[in-house]
Amino acid sequence: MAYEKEKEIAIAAVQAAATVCEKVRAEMVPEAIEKSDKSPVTVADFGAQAIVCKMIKDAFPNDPIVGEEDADDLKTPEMASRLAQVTNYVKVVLPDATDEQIPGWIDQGNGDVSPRYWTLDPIDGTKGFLRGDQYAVALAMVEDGDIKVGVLGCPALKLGDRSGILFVAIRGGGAMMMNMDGSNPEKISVTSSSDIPNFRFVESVAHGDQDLHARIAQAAGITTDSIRMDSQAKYGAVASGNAVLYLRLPSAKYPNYREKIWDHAAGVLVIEEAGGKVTDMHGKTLDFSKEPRFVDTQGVIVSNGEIHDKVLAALAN
Ligand SMILES: Nc1ncnc2c1ncn2[C@@H]1O[C@H](COP(=O)(O)O)[C@@H](OP(=O)(O)O)[C@H]1O
Ligand SMILES: [Mg+2]
Ligand SMILES: [Mg+2]
Ligand SMILES: [Mg+2]
Repeated sequence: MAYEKEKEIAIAAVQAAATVCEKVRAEMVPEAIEKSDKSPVTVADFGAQAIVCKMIKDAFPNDPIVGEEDADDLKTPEMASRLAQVTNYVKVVLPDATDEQIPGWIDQGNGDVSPRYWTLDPIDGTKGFLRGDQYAVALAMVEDGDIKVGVLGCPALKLGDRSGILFVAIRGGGAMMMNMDGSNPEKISVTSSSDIPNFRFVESVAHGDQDLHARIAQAAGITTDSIRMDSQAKYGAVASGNAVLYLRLPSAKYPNYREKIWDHAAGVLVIEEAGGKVTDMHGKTLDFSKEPRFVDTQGVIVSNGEIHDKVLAALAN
């Protein structure tokens, strides 16, 4: 099948990063370091980005990586002990790593959107990670604006008998979910709107306009309360048929917020290959060919496909 090597390396990289994130959560109370935009980052975000960038660059040296984090905040002398913590955790999966190498590995994620590139969110849902809730390691490869490979590691996600779920999609090859170690793979697809127990919607804990979400979901016929969940685990919930809709509409506090490509790329492919649909709030396709932030679209609507037009119509009113 196409993109076999990309798939294999992406899975290995996400698994390695997720192992480290889980270890950080098990061994310490991860501390939030404040970034210049006031959002949090942790030792685990840095470690996960270092690991994934290193593994992707070893296999595909010419592919740029557009990652969320950069190492500037780790390079100052005051941060030496923090850097040492990052290195120690990276060593769990890459035993030869040194303090000198880590910032460079992280900064390999400072690439540009290009004809072929990878985009990485080392921890999507850092707030969820800090709270002990959901988070995801999200990695995707994009060619000519089209997402070809998407891997979403959700170590804390429980669905049915599974605990810790890896979602993997290849363009044209369908979407799968499996245990974090790759065992017990299963093809997934979105569910129909007549599946009453799963006719429900998911939304972020921290972001988006929850009042508007409730009104729009109701207009689309969903009468139950939302499930609130951090990270792209929400895409996994819809792709595996555990919900029919994920709403992410700009909140009144940040009406002009532009979504970032790494918060969506892997999830979008998983949904599309599971038979669902993703657009912005006006029905426009998300454009992965331009900038790290979507310039032409606002908000994100993810659905089983069946109810998509109804949701867009409700939003247009
Ligand atoms: N005002 C805002 N509106 C929508 N998303 C926002 C936002 N501010 C930050 N985000 C993004 O929301 C992501 C988390 O999504 P969710 O709330 O669904 O868990 C964050 O990813 P990180 O946690 O990787 O920084 C961040 O990029
Ligand atoms: Mg962040
Ligand atoms: Mg994110
Ligand atoms: Mg992140």
